Amino acid sequence: MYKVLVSDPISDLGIQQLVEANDIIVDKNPGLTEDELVAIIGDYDALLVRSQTRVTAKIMEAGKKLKVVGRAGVGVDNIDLGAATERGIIVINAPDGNTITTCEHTFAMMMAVARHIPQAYMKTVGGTWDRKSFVGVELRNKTLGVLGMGRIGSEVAKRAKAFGMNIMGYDPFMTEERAEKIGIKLASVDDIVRAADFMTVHTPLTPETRHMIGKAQFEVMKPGMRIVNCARGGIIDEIALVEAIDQGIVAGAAFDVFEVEPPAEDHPFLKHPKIIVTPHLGASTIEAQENVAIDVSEQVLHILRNEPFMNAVNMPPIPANLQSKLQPYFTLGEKLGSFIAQSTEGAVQEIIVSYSGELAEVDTQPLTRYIVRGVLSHHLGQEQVNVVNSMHLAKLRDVNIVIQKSHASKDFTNLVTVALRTKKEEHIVAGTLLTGYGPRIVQIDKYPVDVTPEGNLILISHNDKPGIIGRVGTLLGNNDVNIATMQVGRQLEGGSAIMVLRVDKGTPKEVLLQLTSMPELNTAKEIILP
Ligand SMILES: NC(=O)C1=CN([C@@H]2O[C@H](COP(=O)(O)OP(=O)(O)OC[C@H]3O[C@@H](n4cnc5c(N)ncnc54)[C@H](O)[C@@H]3O)[C@@H](O)[C@H]2O)C=CC1
Ligand SMILES: O=C(O)CCC(=O)C(=O)O
Repeated sequence: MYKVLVSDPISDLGIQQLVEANDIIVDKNPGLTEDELVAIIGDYDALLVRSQTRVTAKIMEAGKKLKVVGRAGVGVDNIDLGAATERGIIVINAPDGNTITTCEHTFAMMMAVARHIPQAYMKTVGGTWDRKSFVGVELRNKTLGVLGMGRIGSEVAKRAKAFGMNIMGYDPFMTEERAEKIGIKLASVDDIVRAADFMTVHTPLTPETRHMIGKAQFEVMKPGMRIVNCARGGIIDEIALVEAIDQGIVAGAAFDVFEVEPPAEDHPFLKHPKIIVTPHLGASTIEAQENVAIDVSEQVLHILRNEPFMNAVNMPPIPANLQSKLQPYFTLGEKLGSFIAQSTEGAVQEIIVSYSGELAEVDTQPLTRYIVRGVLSHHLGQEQVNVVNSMHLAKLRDVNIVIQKSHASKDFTNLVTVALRTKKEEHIVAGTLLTGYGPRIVQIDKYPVDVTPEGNLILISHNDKPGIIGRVGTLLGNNDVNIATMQVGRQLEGGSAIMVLRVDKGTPKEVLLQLTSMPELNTAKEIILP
């Protein structure tokens, strides 16, 4: 049974699939403090949050069983990603489910600031019929600057065109071709600031975007601009904005987000007649909350069940076409890593992975993570290492990872070779997927073999002498170790050779010692593959 803690208000319908899963127990416990979370998180395999819960390093440290933190929404700035990665906790978000809702909120804010709707409402319900103070402006024929042309920014631009606005957009990933295709003008921040009548920001908050609109931009801004922020507090410098409004540069602003949420009671936005605010409601519609909760619950289920998943924030995404190519190799890669770690003695210094055949033509980074996981988990424990933290843990331990690619693969469509160099020795294992047969180890050091990488194996290196196979069989039989399959590899008759035996259960240490005391036998190692 896996336990999932939901620590923010998340749509019931959205998490229904978790509640109904017979291998999952869901506890809903919103509004906990950090200390309260620390006290209980140790029981849980997954944590589901929106933006209120701050998932700190302390919480993750206490979450000994925690495998995944799911964010029902886009921004993950409430989650300590570094701490999650260090501990191998996968962080996923639901990037698509609230795009339209947030775009529509942006529009609501833009129209509200253009027509003073909140201010007019307050006066009207207060008993004053004032039609003079609230003369607004049209959107038609105005220029809208969109900073951040991702999911939400692009939808905003699309709708703004329908309102007859001219759009200037800035995004470091935006090309002239794409701008032309969606009918906007690609511009710099500076151009937008100088030319736009309305400006809306849709970037994440990063060191680069923090205060990207500040004093310097207000100084050159087109007078009368109206500004909307439904992305993240801090992209626009709040203090500089208030000054710019008071100086008559900015005509009005509409903010859904704040540098600190909730804002302090004396925050200058809250009493300013030209600033309208909402309490981070961008994603708050029934539809969006269902969408994001459904998306994130689905991925949490996949992760807990060890199935392929999407939308991990702390590891690079695997494109769908690549996922289908690489997925079959993940298990093989991890087994090769585990095999080589168990067969090589000494402190790991270097892992050299060679991809040949078709694999040499694709981005194999995701597969490398599995191989490194296989190597490290032998030393650090299966629970400690996963594909999120395997590369990070290797780096922390100064393990050098070398990737080699060769398009030619002599005997196989694809071949994955893993060499492990330690202070003491170096060994190699290579594997492939055989159509209709599954994963196979096809080479150990210089010896060609054909071994199914599973179960309890004994890897023996010996001198190729008549009778040795029989003597090994007899010794194991006398010790009640039953041999299921056996593979022998050698290069030259009478030279050095290896034997790989699959046995039905674990081999006691003293039996391995007895094997190595046989004169023709050099080493005998037990290798256990899941
Ligand atoms: N108010 C609310 O409730 C909600 C807020 N958001 C926030 O809205 C923002 C946008 O979300 P999405 O469109 O889904 O994200 P996205 O990832 O699709 O788009 C963000 C875009 O910003 C661009 N960008 C990054 N640095 C930039 C820079 N220095 N200058 C210009 N562009 C830059 C990126 O290239 C990307 O295209 C995020 O901050 C997200 O957290 C999202 C949903 C709800
Ligand atoms: O959960 C929420 O309502 C906040 C949404 C948000 O800011 C986001 O998805 O980035």
